[in-house]
Amino acid sequence: MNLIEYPDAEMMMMDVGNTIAGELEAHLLTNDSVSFAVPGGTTPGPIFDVLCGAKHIDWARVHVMLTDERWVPETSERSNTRLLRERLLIDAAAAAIYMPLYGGTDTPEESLAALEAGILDVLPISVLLLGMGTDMHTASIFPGADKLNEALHGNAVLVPMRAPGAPEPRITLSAKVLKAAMSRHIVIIGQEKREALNRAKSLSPEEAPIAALLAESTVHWAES
Ligand SMILES: O=C1O[C@H](COP(=O)(O)O)[C@@H](O)[C@H](O)[C@H]1O
Repeated sequence: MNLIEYPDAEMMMMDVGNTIAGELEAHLLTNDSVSFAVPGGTTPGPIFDVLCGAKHIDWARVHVMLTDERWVPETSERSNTRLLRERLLIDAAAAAIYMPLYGGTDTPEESLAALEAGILDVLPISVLLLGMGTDMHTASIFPGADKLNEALHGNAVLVPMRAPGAPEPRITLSAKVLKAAMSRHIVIIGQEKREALNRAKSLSPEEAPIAALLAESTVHWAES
């Protein structure tokens, strides 16, 4: 794991946004299209603000997907898709091809096959951005989740997930798909998450799912 510490979050978001923009451009030089997977939650918005205006990226050749989705409609404040539509898929990045992780059915299981079929075509992920919760979950791979073993060790692309720490059902890319990404960034803010990251290094992925993704990742951290 490569850890980069920043003087403040604003500088970090700018730097991570520019680094990812450079990586997407580099992949586009040698590939017809690339895939870019991003987290939802409270952290990545400012990175999306940097990226969405990057006019030098040929967004029409970029497949954008979430690392995980909360099973709620886009009208919900908790929808990760909503965050993406408001902060990333606008301006120059409006031309990107969006690969949804929400199917509008009552349960994620009912939409699983259709969502998986869409995503399979654009794997492996070219550039992956991950977040992390203070409970050391990443994407929607939570400690104590009902399908934790399948998400960490199985061959599935997508796993429906229910967990004590998650107020609604989820759908998540599996650890296998996340680990296969060609480049991987983890972005975290604050002392509490920094301490969680340090704890995760000596825990199993079952106890701290982020531990499964630390090797070969660049972790970006700012205190505030
Ligand atoms: O629920 C989620 O949580 C994690 C971390 O979110 P944050 O608000 O603490 O940044 C996020 O990475 C994931 O995509 C999201 O669904």
